Amino acid sequence: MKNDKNNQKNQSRKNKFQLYKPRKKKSVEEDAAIQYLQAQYDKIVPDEIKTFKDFPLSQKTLKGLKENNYITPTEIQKQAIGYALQGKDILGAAKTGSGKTLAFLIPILEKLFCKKWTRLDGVGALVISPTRELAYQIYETLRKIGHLHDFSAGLIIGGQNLKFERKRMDQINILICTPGRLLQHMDENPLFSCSQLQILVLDEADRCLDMGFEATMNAIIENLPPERQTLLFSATQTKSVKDLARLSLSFPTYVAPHEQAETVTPESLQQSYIVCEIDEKIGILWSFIRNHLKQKILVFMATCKQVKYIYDLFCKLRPGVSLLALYGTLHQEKREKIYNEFCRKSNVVLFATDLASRGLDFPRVNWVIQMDCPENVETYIHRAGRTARGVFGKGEGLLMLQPHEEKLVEDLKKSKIPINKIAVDPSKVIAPQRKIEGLLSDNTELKQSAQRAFVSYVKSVFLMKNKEIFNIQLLDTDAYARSLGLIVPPRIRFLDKYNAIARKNQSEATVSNDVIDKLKANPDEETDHSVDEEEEQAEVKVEKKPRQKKKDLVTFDFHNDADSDEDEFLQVKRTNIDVEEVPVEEQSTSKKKAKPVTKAAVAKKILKKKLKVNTKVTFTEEGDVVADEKRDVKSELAKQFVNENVGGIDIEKAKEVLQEEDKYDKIRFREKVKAKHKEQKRKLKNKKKDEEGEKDDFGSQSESDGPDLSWLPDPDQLYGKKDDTDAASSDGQHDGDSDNEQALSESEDDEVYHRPTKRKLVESKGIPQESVAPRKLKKVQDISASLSVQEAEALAMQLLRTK
Ligand SMILES: Nc1ncnc2c1ncn2[C@@H]1O[C@H](COP(=O)(O)OP(=O)(O)OP(=O)(O)O)[C@@H](O)[C@H]1O
Repeated sequence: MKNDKNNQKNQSRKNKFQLYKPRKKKSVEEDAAIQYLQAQYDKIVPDEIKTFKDFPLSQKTLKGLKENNYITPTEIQKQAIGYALQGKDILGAAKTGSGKTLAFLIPILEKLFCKKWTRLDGVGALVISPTRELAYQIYETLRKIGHLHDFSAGLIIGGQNLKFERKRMDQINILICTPGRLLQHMDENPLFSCSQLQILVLDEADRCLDMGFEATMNAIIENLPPERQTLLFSATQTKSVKDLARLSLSFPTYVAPHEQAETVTPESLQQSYIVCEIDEKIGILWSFIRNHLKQKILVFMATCKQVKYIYDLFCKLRPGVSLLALYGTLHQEKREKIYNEFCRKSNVVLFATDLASRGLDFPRVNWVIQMDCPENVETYIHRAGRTARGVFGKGEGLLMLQPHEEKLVEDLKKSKIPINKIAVDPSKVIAPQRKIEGLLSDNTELKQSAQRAFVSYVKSVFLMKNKEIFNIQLLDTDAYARSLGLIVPPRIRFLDKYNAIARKNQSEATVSNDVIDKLKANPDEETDHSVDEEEEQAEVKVEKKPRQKKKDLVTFDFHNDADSDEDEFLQVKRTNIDVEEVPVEEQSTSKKKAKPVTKAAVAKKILKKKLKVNTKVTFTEEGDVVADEKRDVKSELAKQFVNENVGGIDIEKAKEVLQEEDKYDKIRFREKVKAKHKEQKRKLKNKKKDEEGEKDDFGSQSESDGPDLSWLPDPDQLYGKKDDTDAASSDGQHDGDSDNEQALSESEDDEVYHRPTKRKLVESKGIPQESVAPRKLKKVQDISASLSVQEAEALAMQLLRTK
């Protein structure tokens, strides 16, 4: 035994030693590898890179890439990875779908690997994305290529469990996040610190740095150490010196492999546009979907409410293909589900807001349709770039423009976007207008949704900066409402107010631009195409500039529109827009100065009339007043109480009066029940008499008396004799025997209600022939014998119906 123990001890020592020794060896090997790799960084020549192996990358990264079939780097990867490994700040710009994600994920992995980063070192890399879906996608790519490394990665986005995230924040090495949620953790979570940060990445950098995120991003940057590497990537890159200065980038390396290319969009993307009236759009979209049932289509619209309505409407119209809708006001879980579903399916249509326009890598999208005009060229590029992605991707884009929006095409062409005008064959357009109107007339919810969609679209047009293209005066709102199925166009209150002010100032355009400028300049009131930042801005307490005094402002009370609830997307909920105040007197122009009607004045007026309020008088057809027993008071005490009429309520007295009145109520109720009973008895007696007189006449009964069941067998013979309780609970069609009557009268007095019990058939599946009264059978036979075939048939039908 002792020997055994010694052996075990030795073995365990040996094991420990063996475990420890290779580790040391491994560590030494790793150091050597790191040194070797780092020495190669300066020797990287992008043009000589053919495969990822040509980069000085760690084995773990190379293996991760190979496992996912990433063999040959794309242009942006060839150029950006080298500079990033050298530790330079980068401004990366490349076409949509050209592989920018790997261009920053590979340097992140390598940098932390070379620094021998461990869990205990905290956050080493931060990737900020403007939307949750994009953050999730980046996180998934990181997991795929980086799973052989020992770093921990975390996805921190709004709509998730904050507590759960909070506990784990201090252990995360690579953090993928949206700006709002990140700032929330920075502000509220003492465990979270970015003081060790090595590398900061902004994906869709121009979006992250634009006005929508300005305050949040500034606050985040303040919390980051200045001595870090910063990488900015986008298909439409910012070169604004102001933006770069905010990020403390002084001399970043600009990497733009496609700058000299003939087009800014992928070559394999075929782009066309059509010009149509606003009320033709739904019909064209519907017909397009019906003609492309075997394709994967992504449809962009301007607002969440439009997406929601068109989705609900098309679902009801059943186009014959799966439909999905993705927009910011959806619950996070649902958003994830829809995102994954659209990735997975191949014959499907997704209606989306610009939430889905940037960065999302949906596989094999055949068509991108821009149903509403994009805000600018950049938005067009990102939307269209959801198709024709990756090395072999192909796809088509279709833009729908109204005649006055066609000016955008000039801008697109100037920006090197090859787009051709095509015409729609009117014979192929089937607008389901009648069906839509029918659906809306039946479904109030859908109608309200249509109204909301209408108002939200008009608002979005109103808030667009480029007034040459987005001119609210050129928008045929009535036609648009009709196309949505709304016979009566909803009222657009904010527009009425705006028009009133514009008319007053007689310089509509100036006011319009002024209003919009101020809306956009205010971080709270930006109009944007992704809801994520809005939700997150709301979650985060960002210090804001003091607002202008309320006195100086005219309110555009968008959110109080009766026909629209808040439009998250547009962020026009806030009411104070800096517009010159219009004096109240001026607004009420020619109207006579009316005395204000106060509530007190109305009350006085009523009192003067000495109306007896809360009284109900019923009249007969002849115009005589019908006495209302229930309302007329009976007791002396109550009469006295009513006559006193002292004003105010004496609760104690009222209680006494009620108790007194209650006695009369009970008497009245008893009388009523008795009367009802008398009536029932009378009916039963009449019925009995009728039966005796007209026993053989099958069709002679009035409907109110119920069917004649006298020819049926005697239930007592058939089921055996019932006990008293059964008799008491049998229904009124049973012969009015005394037991029954007695039971009924008992129930009246006790005010107990009995429910008739169901009879069971005593082991019988049908009515035995012999139990049918022979006299009745004979009668039936006699009658049928004397009838013709048709008459017999009619009689049989009548019998069945009565039965
Ligand atoms: N080296 C590569 N080899 C093969 N496929 C690649 C390579 N790099 C990236 N891809 C694939 O190309 C597609 C587009 O990549 P990614 O999403 O990174 O593009 P992007 O440039 O970020 O696009 P966007 O500007 O729209 O955000 C992805 O499906 C990705 O897997």
